[in-house]
Amino acid sequence: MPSAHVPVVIVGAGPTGLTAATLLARYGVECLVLERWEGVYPQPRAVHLDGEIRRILDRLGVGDEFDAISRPALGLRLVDRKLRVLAEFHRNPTGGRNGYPDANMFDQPELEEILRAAVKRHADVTVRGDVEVTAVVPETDGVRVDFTDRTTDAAESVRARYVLGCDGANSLVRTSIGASMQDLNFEQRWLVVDVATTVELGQWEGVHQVCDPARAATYMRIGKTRHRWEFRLGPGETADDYRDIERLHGLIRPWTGTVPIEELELVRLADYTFRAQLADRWRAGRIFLLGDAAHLTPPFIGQGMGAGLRDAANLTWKLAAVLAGDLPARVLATYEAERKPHARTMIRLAKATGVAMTDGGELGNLLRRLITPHLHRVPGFHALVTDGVTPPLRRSELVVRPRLLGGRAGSLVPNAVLDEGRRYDDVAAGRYAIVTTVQPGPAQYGEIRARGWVVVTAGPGTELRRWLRRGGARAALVRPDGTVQCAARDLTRLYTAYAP
Ligand SMILES: O=C(O)/C=C/c1cccc(O)c1
Repeated sequence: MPSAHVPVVIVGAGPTGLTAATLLARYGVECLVLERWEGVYPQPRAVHLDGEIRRILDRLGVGDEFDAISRPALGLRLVDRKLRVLAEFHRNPTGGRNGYPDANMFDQPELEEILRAAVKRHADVTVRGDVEVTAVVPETDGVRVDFTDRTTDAAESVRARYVLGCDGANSLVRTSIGASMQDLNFEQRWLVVDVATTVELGQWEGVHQVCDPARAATYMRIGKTRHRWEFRLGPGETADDYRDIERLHGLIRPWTGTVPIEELELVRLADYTFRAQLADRWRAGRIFLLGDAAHLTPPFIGQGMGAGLRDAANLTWKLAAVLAGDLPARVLATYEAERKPHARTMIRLAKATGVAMTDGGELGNLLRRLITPHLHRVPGFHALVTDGVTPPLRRSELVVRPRLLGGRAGSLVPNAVLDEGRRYDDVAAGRYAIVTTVQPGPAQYGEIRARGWVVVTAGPGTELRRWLRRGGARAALVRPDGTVQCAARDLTRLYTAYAP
């Protein structure tokens, strides 16, 4: 029997796979998502996403639904074992440069329900749960994906032009392309606990990171009645040692204080091994790796899940453009070139935070008291931890940066409020945009429109004009994913820098 054909097969229906499917559908690309489980994975996992990722949720059409289940956080505090503050990094809880709170707390199963409902609204996406992908085989003009229906045991195949491996840390797709994870030397066992209570704990509403080699810990409120704790496990300890609220109570009491134990409900408990890993290659021909299949980030800066959504946002518009014949297939090489260094930087920052929390014994505690108040001076840490901004993407065919001065290329355009009261993302709506302080002439306008691009005028006194000026530019070409492709002193030079 001949197998079915579909432009894109996505293996895995976690947040990364569902994001990729919804974004592709928005570009009119049909796809099939294959997932081992029927429903949402119920264990405690990600709890935070930043303002950049919140913008991606808007593009999926789930921004308002997310706001209804999430809670802005005030920032990140490093505290000592007695919960005395060593350093504090503030986040804008109302609207930063992305137009949304810089730090958003949530419960991952709730977010996944929203993402699943959103993908079902697109006729171009089919999600098949309860199937096991058994092989991903490159062919001359596409890829064959073999899978088994776990209910009937029937073997099936589908042919795709491209395959996205969003199948998590133990990715079969990764193995199929002969890629392997590089270990970035971080491995710790932690207990992860969600507790519900209707009693107000009265804690500072941000992320509390307890820097204590004897018992490093994290606490944060993630919902109206929901709280997350994470504790580093000692040698020989397991999650089972804390399997009920009575056994757990000693660990969480520094935050719950006098709240009676009967008012605390243990919702979920698991032990996880936090790792730092990066796949050595993210692509083989028409097969790509995204999310945990490509990178594992320790959770200490809350950037693990978001990295997968960044992958999906980076790759999908390129794939859609290549499938439509608007861009040459060679631009697909920019996915790994741009995303891999970014993921590596975020993993390093997360590792550094983890090490600051857990290393060095008593001497470490002394150094922490001296050094942590100055952490914001470290490059990279400064941008992320003090401004909630992740690093710009490296140079690629689709990020044209001047060699000496960085300029704006590779960074995300602010989601500024424009003249009409709408924000940048609503106006650009997933298309290329020219952001310019000077109106293009009629001929240029015609050319821009013919390409299907939008013109966003950065008038006097506007946020976008200030942003351009601070980057030494008067015009920028912004990609459909919001990344600046190139910026220049005027529109003509912008066209020269842009090489389609
Ligand atoms: O830096 C932030 O805004 C958030 C950090 C964070 C979030 C969630 C879990 C963590 O361990 C850290």
